[in-house]
Amino acid sequence: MTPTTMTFFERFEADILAGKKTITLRDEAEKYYVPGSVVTVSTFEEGREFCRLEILSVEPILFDALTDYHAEQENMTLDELKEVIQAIYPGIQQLYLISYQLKGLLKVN
Ligand SMILES: CC(=O)Nc1ccn([C@@H]2O[C@H](CO)[C@@H](O)[C@H]2O)c(=O)n1
Repeated sequence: MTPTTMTFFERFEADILAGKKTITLRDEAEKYYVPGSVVTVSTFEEGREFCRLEILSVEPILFDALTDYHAEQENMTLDELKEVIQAIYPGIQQLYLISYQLKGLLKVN
């Protein structure tokens, strides 16, 4: 089944909403997103919904193959990006690059 939700750490919310972070790198548990589908996005910490994203592509990529170009799309330096990934997924090699575009904001209460 096509996943319809995605979570992000809330420290990335502002960059996503500003269009400064246009990809995410996930492990194999999240490789099932489908290009063209729209997912509801919430914070990992509190489950607060903050936007919808259209999935544009999902591609396997190795940790060692990450470049400045990927980091730029995360609004980070490559060193920062690698540190973040190692903190979330210690020792990981196989990642999945998910690119997305903002579909619109959800109403707040
Ligand atoms: C909350 C949750 O379930 N998982 C993740 C996993 C990753 N990420 C971000 O994706 C990029 C590359 O990994 C970096 O910007 C990460 O911080 C995230 O926000 N949330």
